[in-house]
Amino acid sequence: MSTIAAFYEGKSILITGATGFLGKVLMEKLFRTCPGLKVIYILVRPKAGHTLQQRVVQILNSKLFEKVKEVCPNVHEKIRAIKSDLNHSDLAISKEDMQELLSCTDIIFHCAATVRFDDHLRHAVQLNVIATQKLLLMASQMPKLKAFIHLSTAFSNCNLKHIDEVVYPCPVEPKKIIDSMEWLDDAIIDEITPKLIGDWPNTYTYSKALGETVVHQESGRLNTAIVRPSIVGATWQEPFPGWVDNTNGPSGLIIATGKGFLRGLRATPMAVADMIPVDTVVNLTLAVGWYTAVHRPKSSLVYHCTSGNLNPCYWGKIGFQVLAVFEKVPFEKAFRRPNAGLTVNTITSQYWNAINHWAPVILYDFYLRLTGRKPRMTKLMNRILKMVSMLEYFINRSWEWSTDNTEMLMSTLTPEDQRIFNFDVRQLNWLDYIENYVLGIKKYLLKEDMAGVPEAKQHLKRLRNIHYLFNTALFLIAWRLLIARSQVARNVWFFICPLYNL
Ligand SMILES: CCCCCCCCCCCCCCCCCCCCCC(=O)SCCNC(=O)CCNC(=O)[C@H](O)C(C)(C)COP(=O)(O)OP(=O)(O)OC[C@H]1O[C@@H](n2cnc3c(N)ncnc32)[C@H](O)[C@@H]1OP(=O)(O)O
Ligand SMILES: NC(=O)C1=CN([C@@H]2O[C@H](COP(=O)(O)OP(=O)(O)OC[C@H]3O[C@@H](n4cnc5c(N)ncnc54)[C@H](OP(=O)(O)O)[C@@H]3O)[C@@H](O)[C@H]2O)C=CC1
Repeated sequence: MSTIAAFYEGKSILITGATGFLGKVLMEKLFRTCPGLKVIYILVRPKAGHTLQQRVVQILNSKLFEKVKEVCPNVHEKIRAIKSDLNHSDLAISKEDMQELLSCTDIIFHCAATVRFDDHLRHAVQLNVIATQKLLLMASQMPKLKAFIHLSTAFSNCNLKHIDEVVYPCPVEPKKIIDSMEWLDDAIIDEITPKLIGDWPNTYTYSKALGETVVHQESGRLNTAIVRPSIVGATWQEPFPGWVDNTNGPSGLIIATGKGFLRGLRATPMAVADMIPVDTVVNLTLAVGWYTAVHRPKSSLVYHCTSGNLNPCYWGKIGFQVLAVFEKVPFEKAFRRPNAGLTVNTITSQYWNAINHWAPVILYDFYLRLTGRKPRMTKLMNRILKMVSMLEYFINRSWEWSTDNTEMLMSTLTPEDQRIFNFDVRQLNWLDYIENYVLGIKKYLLKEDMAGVPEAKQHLKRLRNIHYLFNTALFLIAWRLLIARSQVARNVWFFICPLYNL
């Protein structure tokens, strides 16, 4: 039997962020490969009018959990949703629930976070730093606790070029930042945010760096480890390829390109696209949980879950493959034909924005207005270009992450565990992965049926014809104007016309 699966037998596991992209895949893998585990506690808040139970049922009824239900039919009994809001000063956990968590928990996987790049610093610190601190405090009161695994990001030190598997000191002590958040008002925080975050590109990466420091500071008292994934993408293999359920990271840009809105990006084609499949991150995280609990390393270890140094891929190659998949399997009801380019030139990118992004949506909104409908395209384009501007930082640079701890862990696993909890990204074929990723976005995120592909292709043909018609009309208008104004153009025209009559 797998050593790692055997370790999780009979264990009570606490997961935060279990309703998120990564948390769901983590839960799925645990239930599927370690059905002997005792219980998974998940900290959940009611959201969008759904109670905790409704949220859990929704997750368990999703396609992602289909295999789990076969392997672990009593999965409903093994999952225990605990009401909690990590924004709350005491995490809003009831006394009875807290008692149960404190006395039963064996392992904690802390995945919850705000991953928005534009979050207000107060909120980012509240969730990514203060809530982490509160959880660590809780963890320190758990007599059975064997390991606290913290999910961070490989970009928590993106202000550096080469990043080792260590926690780097923050320019300002997290405690000072936390204290200042208590008495500064929002307007002042807004004003000092650029100075505080310094050469970090956003409040997300900055607050994740602070979060790591608070984990590191507790590592003398607790058995902790930090996992740092890079850009997390759809599943590679498990439970099936291509599963994804949110528009973060590459997914949003792929949708915007496939639907024909995004026609160009300011991106460096030869910059390393350090993506990592979500199931790879989960496999490493579970292996880290086992290793930290069983081997109890002398110091707290950081594990990079990145692809760039072992199996690099580049944004240019990814862009071409994404477009190639759209040729075969287009998204439905595209606004324009998917056709995008990458440029490092700011002027070209601004030209593309004007001609390829703004002009068509302004024209279309004008048409909607004329036909008595509500214009909506400019708003959508605003959102897309805002998303692009936030992601540009990450698609125009390359980083080097050392992976010594991750490789050490890989070599410690038995061959069976290396297979079941595979996080060897060298085996990944990028072209196949990207193809499945795009198809996954179509099926699981956009909920488009593959039966609709012929109609989607037909729609693209119509768009192409409209495009040709529009360009011809534009050319003729320009030509007429030129003829009216220029003698040379008139001479050329009269020279060509007799040739037609020959
Ligand atoms: C050669 C050819 C070329 C071809 C080109 C081919 C293309 C392929 C190339 C691929 C290059 C990839 C580069 C990736 C780099 C990733 C780097 C990550 C690094 C860090 C990794 C981490 O460590 S960290 C996790 C990542 N963290 C995020 O990645 C959060 C970002 N994000 C936000 O910070 C907020 O999102 C932000 C943006 C403020 C907006 O904020 P905002 O308020 O304007 O809008 P919201 O996001 O709130 O979205 C409001 C509603 O719009 C929905 N929606 C949003 N986008 C949508 C969409 N595109 N299509 C449909 N629907 C969409 C959404 O689902 C909501 O729907 P609902 O309301 O129903 O929930
Ligand atoms: N996705 C990526 O590309 C990367 C992610 N990471 C890290 O991985 C971890 C998971 O990310 P991911 O799954 O993508 O993020 P998601 O945004 O999909 O999930 C975030 C989770 O945190 C929960 N959460 C947020 N606020 C609260 C709150 N106040 N109280 C309780 N729970 C809350 C969310 O719950 P709810 O459903 O209620 O909103 C959700 O379950 C994060 O720590 C992130 O920093 C690291 C690198 C890249």
